[in-house]
Amino acid sequence: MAKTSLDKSKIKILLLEGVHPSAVEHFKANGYTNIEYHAKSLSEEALLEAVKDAHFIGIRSRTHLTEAVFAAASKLVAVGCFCIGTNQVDLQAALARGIPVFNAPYSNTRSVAELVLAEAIMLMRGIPHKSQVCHQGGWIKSANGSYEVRGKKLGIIGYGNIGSQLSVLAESLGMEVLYYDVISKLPLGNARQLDSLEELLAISDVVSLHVPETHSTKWMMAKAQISQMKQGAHLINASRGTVVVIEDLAEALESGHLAGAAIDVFPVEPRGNDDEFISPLRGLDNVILTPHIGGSTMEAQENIGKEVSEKLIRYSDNGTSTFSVNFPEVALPSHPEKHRLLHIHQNIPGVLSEINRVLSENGINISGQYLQTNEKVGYVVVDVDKEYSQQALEAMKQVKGTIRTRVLF
Ligand SMILES: NC(=O)C1=CN([C@@H]2O[C@H](COP(=O)(O)OP(=O)(O)OC[C@H]3O[C@@H](n4cnc5c(N)ncnc54)[C@H](O)[C@@H]3O)[C@@H](O)[C@H]2O)C=CC1
Ligand SMILES: O=C(O)CCC(=O)C(=O)O
Repeated sequence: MAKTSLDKSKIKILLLEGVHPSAVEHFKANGYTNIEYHAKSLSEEALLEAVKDAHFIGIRSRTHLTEAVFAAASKLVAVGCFCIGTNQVDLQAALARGIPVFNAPYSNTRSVAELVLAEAIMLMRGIPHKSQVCHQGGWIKSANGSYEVRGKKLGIIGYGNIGSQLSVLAESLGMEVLYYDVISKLPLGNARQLDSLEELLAISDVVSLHVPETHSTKWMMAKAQISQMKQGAHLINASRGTVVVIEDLAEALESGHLAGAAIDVFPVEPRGNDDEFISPLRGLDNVILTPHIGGSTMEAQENIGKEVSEKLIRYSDNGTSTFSVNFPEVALPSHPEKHRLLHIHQNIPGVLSEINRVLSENGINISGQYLQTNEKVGYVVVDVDKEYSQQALEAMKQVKGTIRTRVLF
């Protein structure tokens, strides 16, 4: 089993929001036994306390890792987002402290695409309302306002991993797929990229959002955009709650401008399953409301648990940082019979030559060296003969611009 700088039993892994047990199993199988597991997210105060002695933190979409949280987490080595979105993490605050953030960019994409397609069908058939009426003892056996999705236009905003899978699934049902993206994307099947959001909104029968939360997507569907949608169209949002102005959507649904909506994500979401869900969409019978479960299937969660824990373990055991979303990516071989020195520094000129100078002056024999930088941070990994590692580490710590160092025995 690979060795780390600390005895593995002393490395604290803090897992929040009920990440799948596959992650816990994977950590344990790799010697990490000090695991603090929480089934839901913590209050701000409890989070600040719990991160104090954590070396690794695993979260989902609910926990916000802010500057204040990073400032309190003085031992933190890396963060794992057991989901796709990383908007809940202050990535720059993490980077400034030399902390890589990892996520699972693919594992739940199919689950979201399947749910959205099912919702498109349910909405086009007016099922939310009909189902509620049945539950109350009523009976609306009528074709009025019910349509097949075949031949209808699906407008996808954000043609990434989820949007493009949805595109393929929807075409298999005979839908005509149009999409809008800020970058040119290869269309799959017969889908067509449109040049403007306005055009997509004006002609789509169903509009589905699959963008990340960024400055450009924040409140991108507000009153003006919703009113550009076709009379009687449907809106689906399983991306982020800040993409749609929920009050404006509620108004369009109440007025009958939109025939229906399916919403999985909300500007404010309950912290856990025991907290009340509050939204202006509650009680609207043409709306499918789901509790941010687009990616919550057994298949997706199990795979995410394995994928993200594996990335954290690899970084802890071996220093490999590939697929980090904020950190220079270095893929490293194993280091048998060597000690591995990890040096994270500000990306300023001369750091590498300074590292090499101090190592050479300390009589250290370098057997392998790896470097990667991004705009702000550099990551140098040096494999050295065992007996010199402590001396080498001390020398490297003195180099100007050093953010943090670690040694893997
Ligand atoms: N409801 C749920 O449980 C889940 C929600 N998500 C959300 O879905 C989002 C999308 O996921 P993926 O498809 O995997 O991401 P992705 O990164 O593969 O695709 C996002 C696409 O949006 C495009 N985009 C960015 N800004 C845009 C803008 N202003 N206008 C139009 N297009 C824009 C990008 O160019 C990219 O093609 C995630 O960022 C996450 O927030 C992801 C998984 C589960
Ligand atoms: O499963 C979750 O908690 C969040 C899913 C999600 O929104 C994501 O993967 O970005």
